[in-house]
Amino acid sequence: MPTEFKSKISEPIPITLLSGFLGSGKTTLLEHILTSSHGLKIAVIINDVSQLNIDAALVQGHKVTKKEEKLISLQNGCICCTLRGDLLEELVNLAKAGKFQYIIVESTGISEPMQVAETFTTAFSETLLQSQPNLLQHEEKVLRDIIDLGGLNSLTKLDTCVTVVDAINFLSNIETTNFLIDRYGDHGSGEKERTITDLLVDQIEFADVIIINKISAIKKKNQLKIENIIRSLNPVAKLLKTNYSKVDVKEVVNTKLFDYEKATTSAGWLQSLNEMEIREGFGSKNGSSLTPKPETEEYGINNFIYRSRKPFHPERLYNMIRDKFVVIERTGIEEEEEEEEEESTEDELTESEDECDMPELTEKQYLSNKRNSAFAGVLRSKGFLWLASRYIIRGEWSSAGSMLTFNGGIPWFAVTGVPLFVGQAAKLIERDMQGKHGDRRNEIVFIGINLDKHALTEVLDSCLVTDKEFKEMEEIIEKEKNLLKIEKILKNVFLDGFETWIKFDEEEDSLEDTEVDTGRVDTA
Ligand SMILES: Nc1nc2c(ncn2[C@@H]2O[C@H](COP(=O)(O)OP(=O)(O)OP(=O)(O)O)[C@@H](O)[C@H]2O)c(=O)[nH]1
Repeated sequence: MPTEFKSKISEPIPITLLSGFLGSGKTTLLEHILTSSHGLKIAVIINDVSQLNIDAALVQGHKVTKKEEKLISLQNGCICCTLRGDLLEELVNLAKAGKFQYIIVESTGISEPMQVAETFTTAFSETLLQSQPNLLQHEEKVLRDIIDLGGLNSLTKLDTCVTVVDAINFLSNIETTNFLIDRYGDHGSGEKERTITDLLVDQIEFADVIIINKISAIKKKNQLKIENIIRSLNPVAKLLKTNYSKVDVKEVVNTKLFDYEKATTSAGWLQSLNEMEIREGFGSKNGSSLTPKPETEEYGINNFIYRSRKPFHPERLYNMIRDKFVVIERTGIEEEEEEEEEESTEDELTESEDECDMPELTEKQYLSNKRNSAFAGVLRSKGFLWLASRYIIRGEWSSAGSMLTFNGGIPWFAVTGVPLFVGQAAKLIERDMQGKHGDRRNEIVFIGINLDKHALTEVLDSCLVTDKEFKEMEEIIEKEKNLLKIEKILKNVFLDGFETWIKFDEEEDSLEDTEVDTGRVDTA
């Protein structure tokens, strides 16, 4: 055993692997686990499919990271293919550090849990080592050490594989083809293109615990249908039903449910090692490397980041999205809980809080409008947005299928300054700071199939403020130095039907002399 590891490692560190399709509720579950009293020193690895580390930023923003926790972000790829080696390296580093009792890995919504699990085998390290011409010295050393130890399994071990299922979008995603026949039927047609259905099925089949999330947003009849499909695919996994991924943490952490022996006898185990091809990945600092076919190619999924340094006009933005998505606005925890208790009985998706005069649409109409718009093919989108009427708090945009959630997040860093707790991330925040409006910007990643980037850019650009409006806005900002005053004036200038994100002080007059002081701003 390499002496470097010997002294530090007694027991392998258990790991919970969070999987589940795009937007199903993995980050919500992670936040729930981290904010529950678990009594463990947890390290978290968050994997985002795009260049933007939205999930890591959300976890960091929503929850004050405690000192004993560590958050590692792996971006722009997937830990089951292109970032497999990077995951392995991070896990070895965490084991070597000897500071953590538990690790939670949140994979991307398009990752295949079986391929992540294969990273723990000696065969995987051997394959990387043998077939990798461009490894750096430290990468090679890591792999040799792991092989000597008998695989990553002796440093860290999978404890629980959790798959989160999005109850709202599951049926439409899984029934895009007659999946059971397609998958198990005898067509004799040989190799088939893998579909989203295949991916969902893989995620369900490989799970020890399956969480059917967003349960109160669907009808009882559909709940039963989803349960039956899941049961037929994986009769042994523990099945839980939740809203906002609220589970008893004991159900997903330290359960010891993952059965390594069983996994190694599953159909397809280690198959990906034989299908590896030269691509960019671990060891790619000097060129290309060996990885299995990424889902982006396998399922035709691509992503695109919309960016702008001009704010959205709130009314224009709302009018554009309102007939394509069921818009949910989350403004506070009390409201969220009330929402959860309400059970859906209507034909419409019931979580819409659209209180405008426009008639509510049926789910079919929303889907059809979305399909016939620039948003066709968008499976998931998430990011930050800047509304012209709001200068203090950043908006969070998050869509999964037909649902689009909007809420106020933390204040822009231009307001608070770069906080100390973000450590290395401070550099990234500094990079986002530009010109007089600092980090205020729109930055939304769209993930989907055959996305029309030009159409999306065009439609989103058309919702931005015009040059004239932007000038007017900047004049207000320059004239009024007080942030709260600026916010109030902007709210009157730009018609804004979104929920309030800031509770202003009752005594409005007292604002007159207030210096910029974010301590007086309560986010709703
Ligand atoms: N209506 C409703 N929305 C939910 C529920 N749980 C999560 N959401 C919302 O669904 C969206 C996606 O949730 P996330 O936790 O970010 O999903 P994810 O699986 O981490 O997403 P990716 O990492 O992009 O795959 C967010 O807008 C959540 O607020 C729920 O129970 N009901």
